[in-house]
Amino acid sequence: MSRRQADHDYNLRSMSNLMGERWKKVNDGGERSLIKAPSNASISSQGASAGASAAAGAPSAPSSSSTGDLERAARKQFQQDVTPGFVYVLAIFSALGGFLFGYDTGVISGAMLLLKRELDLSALWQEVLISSTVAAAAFSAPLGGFLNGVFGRRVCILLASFFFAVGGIVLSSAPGKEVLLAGRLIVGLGLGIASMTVPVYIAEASPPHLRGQLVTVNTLFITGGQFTASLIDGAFSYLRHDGWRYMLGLSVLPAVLQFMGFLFLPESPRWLIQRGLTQKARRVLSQIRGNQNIDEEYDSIKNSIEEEEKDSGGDGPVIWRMLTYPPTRRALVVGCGLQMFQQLSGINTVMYYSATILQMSGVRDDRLAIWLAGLTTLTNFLFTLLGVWLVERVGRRKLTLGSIIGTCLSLSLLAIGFLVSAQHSPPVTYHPLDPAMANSTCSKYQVCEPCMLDPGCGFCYRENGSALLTSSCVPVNKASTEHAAWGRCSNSTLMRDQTYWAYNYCPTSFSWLVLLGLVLYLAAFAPGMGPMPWTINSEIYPLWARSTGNACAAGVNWTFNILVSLTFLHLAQYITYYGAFFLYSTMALLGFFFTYGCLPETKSRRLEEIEALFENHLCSCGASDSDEGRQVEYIRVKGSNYHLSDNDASDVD
Ligand SMILES: O[C@H]1[C@H](O)[C@@H](O)[C@H](O)[C@@H](O)[C@H]1O
Repeated sequence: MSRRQADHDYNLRSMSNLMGERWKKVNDGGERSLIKAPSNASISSQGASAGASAAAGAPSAPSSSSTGDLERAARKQFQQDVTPGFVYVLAIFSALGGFLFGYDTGVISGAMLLLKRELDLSALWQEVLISSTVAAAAFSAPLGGFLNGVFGRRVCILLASFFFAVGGIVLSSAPGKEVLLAGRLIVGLGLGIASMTVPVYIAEASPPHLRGQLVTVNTLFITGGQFTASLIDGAFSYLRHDGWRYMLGLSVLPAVLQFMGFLFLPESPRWLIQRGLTQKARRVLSQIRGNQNIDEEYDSIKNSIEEEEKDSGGDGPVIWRMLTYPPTRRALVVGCGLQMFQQLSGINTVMYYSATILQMSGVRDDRLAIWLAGLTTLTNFLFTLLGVWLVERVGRRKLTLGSIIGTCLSLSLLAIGFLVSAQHSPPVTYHPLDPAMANSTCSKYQVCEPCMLDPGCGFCYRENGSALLTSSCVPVNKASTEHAAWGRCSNSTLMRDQTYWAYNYCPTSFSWLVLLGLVLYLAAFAPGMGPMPWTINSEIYPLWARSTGNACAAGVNWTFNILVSLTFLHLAQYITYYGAFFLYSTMALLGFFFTYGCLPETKSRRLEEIEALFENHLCSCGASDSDEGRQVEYIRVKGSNYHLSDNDASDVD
């Protein structure tokens, strides 16, 4: 396969500026020689040695000690050349889509605390308003694949930011719950499109050595959006009246900023070449590659598109062609599998229910719980930053594997925390008579745990210092889960000092174990399992299948997101909290085996070469990943691609 061949080819065109001489290496079927080259010649080779150069009688090559310096200088020079600031501008404006993803999914939990009081929302309406956005995203992400193919990445990002802005305006001015629902659906449409387009756009515009980092910045923006949302939630929770309008409406600002930016930012050069808009593509490539020669990159994209068209063969819808062509079918399984395991390892139960988990650790004040939930989102954000730093250093595969094993262990710790808490669940000491004489199941519970897990009941208790005095299990108020239906926990004035209503937690002295598990979970998940599924999906499909592949994978992500977050409370009801977290931990373990067997390393490879990694049987990727020990690194030399193999340092001679 010609792309494979290209893996081992390189040229040294502009090394001459650093070496004072132009050298070229020739691979003559195993025998290597180093000869003085005409000024702009470029010939490929697999490696050369100083001995070989001497044997060839070439003018004296730089000594091996200076080789290291040259290599370092060359690397520095290449990276300076290769990274014009424009790529960063482009990545940051695109990643505003990630910010809005995080903000809009995160802000609703705090807004809901105010909304449910002001609009008197039933539990069903609360659930509908929260999940409608994710459901709309699950629908629009696959649709985004089609739109991307037809209209390009830029138009899709413009469309997504338009939806975000309009949705934000509708939400902040909503007169009632029906309009709120419409606003949440509009925002969801933007979310789905942005979540699949932005990583693709950034990946297609980035130089290979920065691609992982720049695409991961998008997830950094997602977690940054979630963190900002928790700060805004905390700040506006003091504004009891209309505070939610500001919370939901503030997203208009980044949306408008992104829209304005993308009026001026260019289309992806790869998409332009695919559509035959070659002159425009050349212009964009020159713009984003700064002072480099773009000829080789342009030719390589063009050739691979032609080759891909031959390879993928056949007509029919792209998804059909992807499924019938083994390398793309395997890539699709890997991409969707990673997104599925990301969600199955429970990130969004932790993100959406962190306030509840914190309440379990003894934080009883709503507002304090909102602020502390900000710590969870901050941890997620900070550790995603670690992922941005690690992705080009350790590679995607190792990062994902390390992260998922940590996720699995910390989920087990969380589960153990819940288990120990459940085993030491405080007893129900007092069984008051229902004033209406209604037959409530709540009165039959003898300890807090099953009472708390029953959605119809809550635990009402008095505390003196850390000692529990009287406690009872009573029905919840149907209109608001914040109070009991009757008795001393039925309204705030009756709840004298030291009397608490625990609807979804039990007082426990083992909360530190849960908190430790929570922090370790985020520290393990955020650098790898959070960003890598998005990053890897943006790189593993050939151009003709890229938008469809990403659309499917993003659709899988949103579908499992809604599945896991909506079922969490029901799951806890049937198999308890610790059962739920043991289940997520088992999912993470399965995810580990899947990743170990099926995910090849894509680090530093050009997008056009990655398809070749999926030519082997599925789930032999790990074993056949020949680059594991070889560490190939691409350095672009004024538009040419140059491989530095760490095991063959003399390549630079
Ligand atoms: O990668 C992101 C990120 O980790 C978020 O924190 C999470 O809420 C999303 O669902 C996930 O897709």
